[in-house]
Amino acid sequence: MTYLSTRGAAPQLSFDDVLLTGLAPDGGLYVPEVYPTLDPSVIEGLRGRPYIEVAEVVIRPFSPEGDFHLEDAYRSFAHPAVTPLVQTGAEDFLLELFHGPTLAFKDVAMQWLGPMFSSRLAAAGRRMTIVCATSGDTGGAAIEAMAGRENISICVLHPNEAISNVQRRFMTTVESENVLNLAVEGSFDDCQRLVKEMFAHDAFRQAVSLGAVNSINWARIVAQTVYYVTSSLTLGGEGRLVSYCVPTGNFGDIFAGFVAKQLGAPIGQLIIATNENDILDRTLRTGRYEVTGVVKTQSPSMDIQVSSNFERLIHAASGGDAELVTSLMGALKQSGSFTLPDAVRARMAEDFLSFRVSEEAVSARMSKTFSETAMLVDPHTAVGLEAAAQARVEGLKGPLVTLSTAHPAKFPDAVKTATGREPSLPPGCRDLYSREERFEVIGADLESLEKRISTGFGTAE
Ligand SMILES: Cc1ncc(COP(=O)(O)O)c(C=O)c1O
Ligand SMILES: N[C@@H](CCOP(=O)(O)O)C(=O)O
Repeated sequence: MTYLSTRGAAPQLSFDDVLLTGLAPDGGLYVPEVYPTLDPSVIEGLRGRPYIEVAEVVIRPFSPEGDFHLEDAYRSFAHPAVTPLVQTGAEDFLLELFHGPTLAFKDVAMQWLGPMFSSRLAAAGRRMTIVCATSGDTGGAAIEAMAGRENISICVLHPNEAISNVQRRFMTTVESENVLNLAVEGSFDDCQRLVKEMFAHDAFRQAVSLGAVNSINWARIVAQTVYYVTSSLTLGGEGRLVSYCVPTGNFGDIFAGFVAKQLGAPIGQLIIATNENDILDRTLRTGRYEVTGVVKTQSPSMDIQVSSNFERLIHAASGGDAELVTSLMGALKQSGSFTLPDAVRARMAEDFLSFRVSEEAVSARMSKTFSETAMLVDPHTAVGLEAAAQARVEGLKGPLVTLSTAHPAKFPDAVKTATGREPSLPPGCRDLYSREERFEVIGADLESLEKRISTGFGTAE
């Protein structure tokens, strides 16, 4: 299995090299040369198997060599099923992805990436500086997975004052010599742009041996593919396809669903659920991708305009047209917009639906879910549940799984305002508010950032 860049001008790599390279040097994202499929009898044989066994079989076609350290990865999860399904209606389900140590779906991939990075770096005799952009959840999960690892340093950029206190504390209260937290004066899009600019700066990239754990790293997508396979086999099979409604920002999670569908899992429609930062909904409906400026919402992890993994979908939906991807991404950089060719948009419409959810509807959905089921859901999950309800109104039939991407206690203010109930943190992180925080505030410019990273890590006051 080899991987190529969506922009076609980077060397082809193996899985282990893609893991350690992150973003391709031509600015593109690595994708498999051919999306793998599993034999239907192999898929069928996975039904009801433990999560780790399914993960081993699902990941293997993407990475034919080496140990995946899956036992290490998933022992930190509080639920034996790792990602349990909960029934909420006759054919409606929630897939709970928040049972990892930092209470969001990012742990599912990141707990695996920790041991994978350590083992592959040790084998290569290398060390690495990971720089990660976060709108709130990736950062905490990455720090939890990488803190204290010998051959890794990790710097996380979050938008200053634009994430919840619990999200920030999961990052800034970890005391470790290899961790640096920087609060950037800007939006998540600024943080992500800085990471991409750093990858494009050859001298710096090489000097610090730069690595990525955002979903620009293909390994993130592969790990997230597993829960689509386990859940679609629990609820579906031949002639019974399972649809998914996915709260979406950077398009990594829903793209993993697309990859699981290519593998042969019984998956129907993939529903993109956006908050008021609705660039993906507009694009799916009109073909025009246009950055309009980010607005702050109660689902801050999805306050994103430049949705990195959409590039992977354009590449796949255009039959691997790297020239088209390069020209659209060039237009995005120049003018903040591009228009999809009709054939590419039509191909996307075969797999994807999309809905935009207003702030009022998010609050109303949290409240309705609580009064009807006594469940507290976080605002990102509420975006998904509301979009799922809209899809039902428009006639979607069959089993429908909404991804529950974060624990409600990560967003206590929004949940309490909507429901009158304050969600409590699970045991194990109840001391989060009494731990000391460490982070520095920095401007959104590459020069200052590279200078700060070069100065060294450890605990910043
Ligand atoms: C809680 C939560 N839900 C949904 C999303 C959106 O996922 P993605 O960026 O993979 O589209 C994020 C951020 O990634 C998140 O942290
Ligand atoms: N919502 C994310 C944004 C980064 O997404 P990623 O999947 O590319 O890491 C976050 O919580 O940080």
